[in-house]
Amino acid sequence: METFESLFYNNVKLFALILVLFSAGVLIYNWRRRWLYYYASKIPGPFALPLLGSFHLVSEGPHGVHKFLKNLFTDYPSTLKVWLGPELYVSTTEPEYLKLLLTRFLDKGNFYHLMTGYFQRALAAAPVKLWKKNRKNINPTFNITLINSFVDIFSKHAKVFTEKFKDGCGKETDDIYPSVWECTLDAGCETLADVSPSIIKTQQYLSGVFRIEEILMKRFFHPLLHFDIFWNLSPLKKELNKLWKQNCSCMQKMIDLMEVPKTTQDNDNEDVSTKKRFLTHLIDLNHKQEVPHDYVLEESQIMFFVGTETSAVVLSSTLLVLGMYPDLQKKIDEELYSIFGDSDRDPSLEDVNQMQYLERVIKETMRLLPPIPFVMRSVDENVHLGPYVFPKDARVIIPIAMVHRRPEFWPDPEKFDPDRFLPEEAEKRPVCSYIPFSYGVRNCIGYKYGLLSMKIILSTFLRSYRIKSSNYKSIQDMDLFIHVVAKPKNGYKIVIEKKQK
Ligand code: HEM
Repeated sequence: METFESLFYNNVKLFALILVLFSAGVLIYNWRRRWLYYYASKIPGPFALPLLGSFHLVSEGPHGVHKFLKNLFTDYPSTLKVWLGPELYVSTTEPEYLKLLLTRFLDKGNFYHLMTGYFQRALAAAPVKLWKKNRKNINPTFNITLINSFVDIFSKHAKVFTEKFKDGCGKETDDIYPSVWECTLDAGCETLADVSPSIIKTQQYLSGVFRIEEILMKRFFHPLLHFDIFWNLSPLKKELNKLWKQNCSCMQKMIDLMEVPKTTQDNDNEDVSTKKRFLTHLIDLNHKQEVPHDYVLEESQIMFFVGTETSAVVLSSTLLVLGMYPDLQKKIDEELYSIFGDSDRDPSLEDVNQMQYLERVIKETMRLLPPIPFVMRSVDENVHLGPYVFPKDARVIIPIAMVHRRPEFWPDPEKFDPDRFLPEEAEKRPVCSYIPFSYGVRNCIGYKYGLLSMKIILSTFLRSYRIKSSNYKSIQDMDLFIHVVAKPKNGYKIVIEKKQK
């Protein structure tokens, strides 16, 4: 029988052994990361607590992150670091450094590993090797000839959207965002998939996507939920799985409805890839066994999210901005009148190309309110950027919204001035001082599609209505939250009046 004394000494020995092993583990871990600490120490950044880093600064989660970034870049306007737990995040607003980072590094890193199980193969998140293959497959479905052929479809949905407001003149609208998103989603059904929008029960789809994004952001801002062991136990995961399945079945319905000729029926001499729409093309590749079915499902889900939501945010923001600054709308009216006169004909591609002032207003809106305020990259080697080194394994934040406010490139940055985008002004600025669609080969695949659709939807709406006011007095009044895309906390509400012919 063991005496109390020997039991005590054995336990002390065990405890000492665990302590030694744990300390050795910590030492080895830190020794391996010594260069990370070394290079990080040369980059300015806020105070970081041991283990937690500066997590306390993002304790408000998605609702505080915009303010957090703004404060951070006010204190460190050029290049900075921030520790979140044991992870080192580095960032810069220097266009020259951004150009190098966005050209050389295409991997988005394990920022997106939190989405694993949902969309790790889609373009927006795929690791580089897979991304290259997928982007090559999808690029032809975003060629400019195909996109330009969508003018009539965008115009049809723009008219449906415009009609919805005819009885609401003179009083404040409800949040217009769901109606705008419905419009871009309906247009997306016909342009990306060539199916009737009635396939998707729009409101149900939209609230599902909204909740999916909310849950993903909750996970991102909750350090414990980064660990699979806690995430797997969380009720949020259960809810996310259910919503994801619902969303999948929407897309599956779309795929089922699409009549795609089998490969054997294709004319081999015809370059079908330049003519087929996004989903038609993917289904065709699946029939040829070049891509698996579940990849088609995943890629189309994400394309519908990112493609329709970003445009909806920019459109809604532009409507708000027009309510804040009435002079802008006077100039847009003059431009539209010079193109259409009193006619209410649908726009042609030539008409859209003439909407230069409207395009500048949209660009200035995306400068001050970019729907995607930051993107991520990971660096797999040390990157020398002037006096700093972004060390291997650091996570790089590309702070789109903050680059757009650098006073060196944007004098009086908070002032809304569309003429910053006159060609002679734009050419004075360095590459990567304006990156709403990011930059380099991994930029936004849909930027031409987005610009065309937004010009058609806005011009159609503004030919019928004048925006008298919005629920904000200025852009500085707007407090944003980030659910993948950045939106104002108080929504988008405007007062419109019917235009007299
Ligand atoms: C209209 C406003 C839009 C804005 C401001 C915007 C912005 C962006 C940004 C910043 C990225 C991230 C790029 C990176 O990580 O470097 C991105 C990626 C992407 N966007 Fe857009 N986007 C818009 C519209 C669209 C549309 C209309 C579509 C499709 C119909 C689309 C499809 C995508 C896809 C698939 C990606 C992932 C690209 C890849 O990694 O290869 N976007 N977008």
